[in-house]
Amino acid sequence: MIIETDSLTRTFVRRGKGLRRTTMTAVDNLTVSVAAGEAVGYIGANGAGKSTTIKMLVGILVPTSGSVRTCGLDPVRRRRELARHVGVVFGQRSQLWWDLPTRDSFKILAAIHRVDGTHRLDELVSELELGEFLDTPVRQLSLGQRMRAEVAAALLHSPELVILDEPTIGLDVVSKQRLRQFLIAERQQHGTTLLLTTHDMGDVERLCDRVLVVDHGRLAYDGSLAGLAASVESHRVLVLDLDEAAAPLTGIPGTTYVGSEVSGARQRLRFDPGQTTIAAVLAQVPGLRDLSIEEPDIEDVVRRIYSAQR
Ligand SMILES: Nc1ncnc2c1ncn2[C@@H]1O[C@H](COP(=O)(O)OP(=O)(O)OP(=O)(O)O)[C@@H](O)[C@H]1O
Repeated sequence: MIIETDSLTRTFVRRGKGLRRTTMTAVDNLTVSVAAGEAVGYIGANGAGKSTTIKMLVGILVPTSGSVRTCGLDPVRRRRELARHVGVVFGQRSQLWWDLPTRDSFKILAAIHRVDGTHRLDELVSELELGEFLDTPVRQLSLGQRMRAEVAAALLHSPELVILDEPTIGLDVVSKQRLRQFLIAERQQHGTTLLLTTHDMGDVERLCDRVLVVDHGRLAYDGSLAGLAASVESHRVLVLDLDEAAAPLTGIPGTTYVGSEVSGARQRLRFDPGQTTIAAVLAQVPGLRDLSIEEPDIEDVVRRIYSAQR
């Protein structure tokens, strides 16, 4: 196993007013295994515990209880050794030297990892199309260019596990696609294990064959994306635009009234495809002008999955 945790738990003590302290559990009894070569999406709402988990996986944070092994090593005790097996990309933070030409950061990182990165760097430069800005200082790169450089920096030492925290955040569609294509190819060619956190369902769809959902530090879902998608699909929301304002459309079988805007001229109904069909719902809606289907966002999905399990 590349990642193996058993009842992994991390709490933080927060100081309130005066001497009052509260303990909050950021990661709560997480037991999970990831095998070599898997690509796993680790998703959850803001504050669900994703970063805390990652920090424990790489040895930056010490667990409060439970155990964790990454690439067969205890991450806290063997952090340096582990760094040779793991590459980490934090979308929001850089591991590159801001004022140096991009090329120099790669040289420094190759020296730190004690690898002769020349051949690998050539490969990464070509696959990630870094050639045109290798001599540009990092601070002058566009976000998309910088992210590609970050990924190259994390992969320079050919790690067996790559952890990416929000790798596509803020990227335009084309940059996102490029990065995803690169990661897919990297995994195919080298059998690299991927663990990524993201708020972008597209990342999970394209890159991952397994999804872990965390909510309030607890594992709420572990399974295929198809399973996750099925639970999303059962909770679609119909947005109905009516010719004129109308009373709330409550009581249509198989639907739940969610809310309305424009004095009732636009209404939202959650509908369960297992219980009814769109046609049957629409037959009961007078004066329909337009219709769209809203897919719930990932945080919504996470919340639902979690509440369904309790
Ligand atoms: N050093 C810390 N001290 C106190 N509380 C912390 C600390 N680090 C994280 N937390 C708390 O632990 C919880 C989990 O945070 P974490 O950063 O792991 O969430 P996350 O899922 O990565 O969120 P996001 O998607 O916003 O990055 C949050 O409530 C956060 O406020």
